[in-house]
Amino acid sequence: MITGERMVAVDENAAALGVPRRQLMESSGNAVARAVERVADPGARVVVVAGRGNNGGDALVAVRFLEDYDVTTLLLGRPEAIGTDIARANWEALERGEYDVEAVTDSRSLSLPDCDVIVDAMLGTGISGDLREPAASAARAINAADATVVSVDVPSGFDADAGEHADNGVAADHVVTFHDAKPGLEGLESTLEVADIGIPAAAERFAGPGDVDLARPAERTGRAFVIGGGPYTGAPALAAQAALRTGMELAFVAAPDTVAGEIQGYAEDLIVQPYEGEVLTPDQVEGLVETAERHDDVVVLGPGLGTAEETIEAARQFLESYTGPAVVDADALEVVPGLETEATLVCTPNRRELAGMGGPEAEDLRAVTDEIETFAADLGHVVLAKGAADVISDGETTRVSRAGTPAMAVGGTGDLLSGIVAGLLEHADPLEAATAAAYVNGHAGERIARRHDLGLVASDLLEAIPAAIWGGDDE
Ligand SMILES: NC(=O)C1=CN([C@@H]2O[C@H](COP(=O)(O)OP(=O)(O)OC[C@H]3O[C@@H](n4cnc5c(N)ncnc54)[C@H](O)[C@@H]3O)[C@@H](O)[C@H]2O)[C@H](O)CC1
Ligand SMILES: [K+]
Repeated sequence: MITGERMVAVDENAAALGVPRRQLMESSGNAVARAVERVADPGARVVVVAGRGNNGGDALVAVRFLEDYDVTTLLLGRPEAIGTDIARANWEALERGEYDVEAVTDSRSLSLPDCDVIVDAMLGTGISGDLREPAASAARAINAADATVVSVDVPSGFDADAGEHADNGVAADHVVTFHDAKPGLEGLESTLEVADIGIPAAAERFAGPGDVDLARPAERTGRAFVIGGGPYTGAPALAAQAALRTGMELAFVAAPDTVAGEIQGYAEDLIVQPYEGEVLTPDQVEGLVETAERHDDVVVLGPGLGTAEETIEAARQFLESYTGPAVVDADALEVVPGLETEATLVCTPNRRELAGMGGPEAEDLRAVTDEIETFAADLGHVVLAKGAADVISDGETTRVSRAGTPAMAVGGTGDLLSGIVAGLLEHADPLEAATAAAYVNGHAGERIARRHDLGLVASDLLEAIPAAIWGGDDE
């Protein structure tokens, strides 16, 4: 089962793996043609009703595989308004090939010729809201026709994210959906075929640009509250700056007053809030929870906290009473197993910390992805296990991020990652945010390693995070 928006991400990942959308469209179109062959004999009259997006594009491909049928293709709109290159290329192939094609520019003039089969390719996963004109009129005509209706990917009007069908949507007899079922499709009256269109399993397994698309912030928003520092001062500063570089509007750092000035000294952009003492202690917890609950959207607990017994106890008490989302990193991780909380936590252990939490031990985390999935399920939170490859799991779905470079095995890159996770948690579900964050961090490292190779330092990556999320040139 996959939602429409995840399908778009998988498409994008497939393209990055070298399987371009046009190739997927060719496979989709071929699957549609085979579905028509199953419901009608050669020579039968087929009318293709194509929209201006890739859903229409799939059917324009199908036409080329239906040479033994009497096919008329109606494009709803002007050819110049076709929304994607790959759909337009397939329209032009039909025009040049002198297929029977017609652009319907006035939906009032739409009259469907008598036919045996109608291919409904007006709208797929690109729909937003109920059917608008001209699709609405076309859907009425399709539903009124005495023909077998084969819908491409989803019946037009079906929302593949919400799993609901528009009241004025097409009533399909058969649906040929691609790659995986979409939620709610089984509940429709129509038969459902899930056609394999050659998307590599890796496009779902490995983090890719499609995952960044899903988690990319579209506005500057969110406040991070980094609770860190004490023995170490660089870690909380890196995590907080990374959160800002990921699009958050403010980043606060709560740290002992003995080091607060030092942390503020690293970056004007941070707002450092000192508390009494030299390390985090239980008597700070109530105030920190109250601040976090009232002012902040996400907490990053752990960078640089150190392992003093009272600090670990304070981290436990914080997580027992804080109810908002948090990224838990470094020395705070050990308190998560067995923790009673409803809060959304993303844990970012390295290999040693993962084993310390009771997770699997392994040189290469890719050898223990099932064990990490089981561990995440038992833990009840998302685990982003950091290694040469990162393994991300919520206990049901497990992803792998291969982005990054050996040069990133330097102190501080994990602190950055915790800040990036915090920034993306605002914009995607925890598994998606953690997967995208791992990919962004690795991608930023790759960009910097092109200049500094094994000499890169974590703070270099800060400037490359925006380019890894929004594109653009950080060179
Ligand atoms: N991996 C795959 O699953 C593949 C899927 N393919 C096909 O691509 C479509 C999705 O294509 P997309 O271009 O994103 O959108 P649509 O074709 O569904 O429609 C967009 C088009 O429709 C207009 N529109 C949006 N909402 C409405 C509305 N309520 N009423 C009327 N018109 C509307 C909008 O303006 C756009 O122009 C997917 O379903 C598959 O069929 C790929 O071809 C291959 C891989
Ligand atoms: K459709």
